[in-house]
Amino acid sequence: MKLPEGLLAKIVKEPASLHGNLSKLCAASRPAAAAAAPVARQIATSDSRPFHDVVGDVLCPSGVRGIDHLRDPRLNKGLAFTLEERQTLGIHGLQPARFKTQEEQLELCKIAVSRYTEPLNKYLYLVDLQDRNERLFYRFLAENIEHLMPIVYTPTVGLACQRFGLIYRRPRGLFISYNDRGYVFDVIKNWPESDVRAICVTDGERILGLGDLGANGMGICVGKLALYTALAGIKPHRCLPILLDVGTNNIDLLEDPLYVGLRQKRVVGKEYDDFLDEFMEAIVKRYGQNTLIQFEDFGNHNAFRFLDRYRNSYCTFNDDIQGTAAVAMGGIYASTRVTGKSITDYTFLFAGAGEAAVGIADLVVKAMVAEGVPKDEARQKIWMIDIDGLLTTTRKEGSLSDHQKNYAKDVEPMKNLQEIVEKVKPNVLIGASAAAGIFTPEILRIMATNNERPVVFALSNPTHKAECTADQAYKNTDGRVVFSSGSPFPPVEMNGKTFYPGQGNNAYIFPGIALGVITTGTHHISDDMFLIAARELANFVDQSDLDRGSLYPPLNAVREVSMRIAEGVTKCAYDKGLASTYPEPSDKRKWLQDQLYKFNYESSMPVTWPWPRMPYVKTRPLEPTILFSDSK
Ligand SMILES: NC(=O)C1=CN([C@@H]2O[C@H](COP(=O)(O)OP(=O)(O)OC[C@H]3O[C@@H](n4cnc5c(N)ncnc54)[C@H](OP(=O)(O)O)[C@@H]3O)[C@@H](O)[C@H]2O)C=CC1
Ligand SMILES: CC(=O)C(=O)O
Ligand SMILES: [Mg+2]
Repeated sequence: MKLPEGLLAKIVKEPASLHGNLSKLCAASRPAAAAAAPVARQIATSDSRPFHDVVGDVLCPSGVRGIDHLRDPRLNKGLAFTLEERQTLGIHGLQPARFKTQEEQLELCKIAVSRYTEPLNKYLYLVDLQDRNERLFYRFLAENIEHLMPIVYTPTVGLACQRFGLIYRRPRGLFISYNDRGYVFDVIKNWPESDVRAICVTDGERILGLGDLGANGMGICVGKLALYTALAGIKPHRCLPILLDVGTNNIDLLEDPLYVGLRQKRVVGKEYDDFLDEFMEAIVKRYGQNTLIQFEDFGNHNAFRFLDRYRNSYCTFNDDIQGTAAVAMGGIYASTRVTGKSITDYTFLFAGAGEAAVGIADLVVKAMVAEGVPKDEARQKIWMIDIDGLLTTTRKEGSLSDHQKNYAKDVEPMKNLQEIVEKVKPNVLIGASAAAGIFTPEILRIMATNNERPVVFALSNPTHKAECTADQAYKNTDGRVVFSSGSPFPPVEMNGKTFYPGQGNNAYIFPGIALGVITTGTHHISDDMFLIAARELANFVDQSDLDRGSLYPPLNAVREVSMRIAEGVTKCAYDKGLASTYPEPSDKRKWLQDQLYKFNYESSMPVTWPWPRMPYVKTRPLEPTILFSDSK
């Protein structure tokens, strides 16, 4: 295991140069790259560690005053501090006399949340809890994911982003504005944690299906990373939400006195690209080469470009393109058990030809190719529309991206979705357009006429942007539809049967991918990992899920799904030489589990240890010291 001459010395001197040299390292020796990566992380963080009393999992007792145990959300246990802890830590008397277990506190949280009728107020309660008592917040979220995910995530998080200027209270995450260009590293240095492993970053240009929300988009990154911890047990201090504020083109926001971001139009072109490059380099410089950077809710034109530009030189993925692809593919695999067809039998029609749609289509093609279908043939089975209608080869030069061209058909242009459905006769209709209600009752009825079990996904978020509701889907197909939606819909009753539609949301995927990637120190995330994630997800769906009308496991099983995805990713990372954490663990599940966040309180008592017995206790009796001798 020998590094190329002088390379390690260069990396040690300039950690950021590992980035440029990684391919050389990989070519020279895979284990050598693996050995160098932790070195880079160590060096990158050592000179930039700020002083903080509680960093990561490490508590510096002499720097923490008694009352900090109540004020610091990472230390606070509320009334769960025991009498011994209260007295030892100097907080006795700062709280009422009552003692409560974490379980009793969880009951109180449930009562408190249920007293609010407005989802946004529930959201604010949870934000406050997160700021007050971190372990209680994450345990509450993790154990009540079915009820609370719609609050911390879609749909309520969308509303929270829209009202961000009104509800903004305390900082969570980093805001890096275009005014900071040239000094991005210095801004990142201000983040008090030195062991960040995963970043979720947005520039707020396409927040869910709500359009350009500028700096208000921070809420999405905060919500996604809350799910990293709740659904995959990734430690919160290892997660960093980042908002890149390059302005907004949303006129309403620019005129809104409550708007918290830069009051200017979006920076574009070379200036914007240079800013992104500086950001990526600064992350590597501060946190090391293998820091996971999840791109979230960027505008379409940038999302694909940045994925292509950074995927082979950074540890990055685009959740809207790749995470969504995996969750949809998981649902498609599972649907074959209901329709009795194979994925290679399906004809697909996508409403929308953006990040989500193209991402899913590309993974469907990969899945078909894995089953022996030639790539071109697979692409022919996939039809797509955007706002101008069917993607056809007759489109004006330059109007379709290279990604979209793969799905353009050599047919006459068509605009009307209903006519397109009649002509294409898809088995699977997938909406990722943010165009609410475009799956009309007529279109759903045509799907039901052409298919015994039509597959319909209305993936657009939040709820009011869905292409159709669950109710419309079941009612217009005699209950035969195999349906999923991006945001949750309530169960639908029909002819004495209750359907519980599943939530086709990338939340089933990204936490598990992230856990596998950061634990293995994967340096580049391959598309294979998303296909693996899709298969793991589909394999977890059992007959009872399908019987109740869902292509996905219940949300309270997502933690197990995340673990299986992480195991699959871990195996793939080692098999393909993408991992940099060595040696490879033999029991991968246990290895992953050992690194998870602990939701339960731990003792706050200062650690004591047996004082070592001093050597003089055991030594032979001292010889009388002869100070003066007159023996001579
Ligand atoms: N369930 C999930 O996990 C996920 C859901 N989504 C949701 O999917 C939606 C789209 O996201 P994304 O793909 O990133 O956005 P993009 O902006 O990249 O793509 C939107 C696409 O929809 C097309 N479109 C817009 N209006 C219509 C219409 N009336 N008829 C047909 N096509 C139309 C657009 O066409 P044009 O470009 O010509 O305007 C574009 O091709 C959002 O609501 C988002 O929340 C996204 C990621 C994950
Ligand atoms: C779920 C998600 O990532 C989106 O709607 O953008
Ligand atoms: Mg998204």
